[in-house]
Amino acid sequence: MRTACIVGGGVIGGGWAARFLLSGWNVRVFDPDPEAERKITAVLDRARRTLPMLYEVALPAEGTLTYHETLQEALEGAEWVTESVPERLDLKHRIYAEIQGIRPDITIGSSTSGFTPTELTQGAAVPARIIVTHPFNPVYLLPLVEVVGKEGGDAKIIEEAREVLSGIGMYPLYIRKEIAAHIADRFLEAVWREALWLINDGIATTEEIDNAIRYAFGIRWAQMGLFETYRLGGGEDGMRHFIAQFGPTMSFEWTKLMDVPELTEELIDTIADQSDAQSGHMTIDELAGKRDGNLVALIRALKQQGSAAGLLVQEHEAKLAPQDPVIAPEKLRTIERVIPCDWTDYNGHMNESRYGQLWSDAADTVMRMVGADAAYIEGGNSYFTVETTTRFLAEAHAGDRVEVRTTVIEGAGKKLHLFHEMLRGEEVCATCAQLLIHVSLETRRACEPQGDVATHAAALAKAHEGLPKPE
Ligand SMILES: NC(=O)C1=CN([C@@H]2O[C@H](COP(=O)(O)OP(=O)(O)OC[C@H]3O[C@@H](n4cnc5c(N)ncnc54)[C@H](O)[C@@H]3O)[C@@H](O)[C@H]2O)C=CC1
Ligand SMILES: C[N+](C)(C)CC(=O)CC(=O)[O-]
Repeated sequence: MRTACIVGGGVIGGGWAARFLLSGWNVRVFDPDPEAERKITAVLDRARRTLPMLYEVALPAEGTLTYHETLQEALEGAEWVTESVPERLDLKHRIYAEIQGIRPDITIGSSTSGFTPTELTQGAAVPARIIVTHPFNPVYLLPLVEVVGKEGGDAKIIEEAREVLSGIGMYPLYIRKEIAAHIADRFLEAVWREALWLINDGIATTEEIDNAIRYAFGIRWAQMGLFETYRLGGGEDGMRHFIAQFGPTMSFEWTKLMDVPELTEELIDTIADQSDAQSGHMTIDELAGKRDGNLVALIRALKQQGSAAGLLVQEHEAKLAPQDPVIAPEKLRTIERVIPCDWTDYNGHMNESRYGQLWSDAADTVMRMVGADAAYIEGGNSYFTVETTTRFLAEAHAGDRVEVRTTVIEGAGKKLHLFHEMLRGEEVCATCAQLLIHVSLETRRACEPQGDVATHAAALAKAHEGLPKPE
């Protein structure tokens, strides 16, 4: 198992620890704060609940999380270091000197929001091994990580970093030329400055600004970003028309950008009081839980569309998908997954419609096993479900890890008769008897299965003959 060392376990380091751990890495933490373990546990609890919800398959088995008294101990056996100490250059320099005194061979990815690699590597023993890997909060759900090394650095080190980061489900965005605050934080900084002005000048409150973002451009940016969105803003003539129309506005007073309002006590009080009035009815933990649920639902919706962050999850999921089971005289483990929050309803449990999805996915696994896969379907044959009977035996909830075990009752000829049991641990929460009929996709009528599919389906039913039959 691979091992990451996390130096600094606050908001961001905790998120990194969770991301690595839930991707099957061992994680060794060094953070002198006596409260670090408690804080990381809180982040980890949220991550454990939500990250698996993005996937239709189970994540790898968790690695082991350990806390260490010294940096030297935390580095033992590590192949990757993530540095997430406060945004202070002197502190980061001291940490790098200590790490490189012990492990000059290891790459250190810094979470720095704004320092360039040139600044980070001043005085370093091995500058090429210190690179920026800037993530976004919450690190365990948001995939972007900006990657940049010092100009003239080692391309192999950057390539290895990209491999590590994409392996934990992230999107490493390589920045070809270093610049303060990288790419995304330059936008965030511009928006933040503008927002401070709007409050300072009494134009809008914190809540009104948040509404301006979340009811329009925020949600638009999440799926198409800036340029594709504005291309559409140009109508049928696209970007050229957009620039022709809105180019001149750049000379208008539409933004203050570099003109920064002074953060006086009065302005800080105004912002903090408005923020309390807007969100103070929720604890930080409740607000973070709400954010995470929303992010899961948004990313899952984008996944359904094969877009943006949803597409990334799809691609990562394809690499995580388990091997289909083989024909054997045991129940088949056809599904292993977590119940996502968008599968639950007003009764606070998994909605009945989602059981249909689960049984359908389980049947897809059996179809692939017998050879009725994408190529077979492309060739004009498939199975249609003609009947399902579900029994709901125990409530299932968002975050529950479940599996489906399937018995093949009948497989010879046109009929594929399955019996699925959805289990949470050893508890059977629901069962489904499902009858599928082999069809020609040309005539849309029942027909005998072709070639290996006929033999495999029959062999599977035969192998399951000895298994207990459902009532
Ligand atoms: N908070 C945010 O939204 C984001 C922050 N970042 C960057 O991540 C880094 C960390 O920021 P946060 O997690 O927000 O800060 P934080 O204040 O939440 O956590 C910093 C942690 O570092 C620990 N620490 C302090 N000195 C240390 C040392 N000598 N050795 C090991 N640990 C030490 C602290 O005890 C604390 O737990 C910064 O460089 C920041 O710019 C990046 C993306 C977003
Ligand atoms: C405010 N910030 C500069 C620390 C923000 C980031 O670096 C990224 C984020 O998650 O917003």
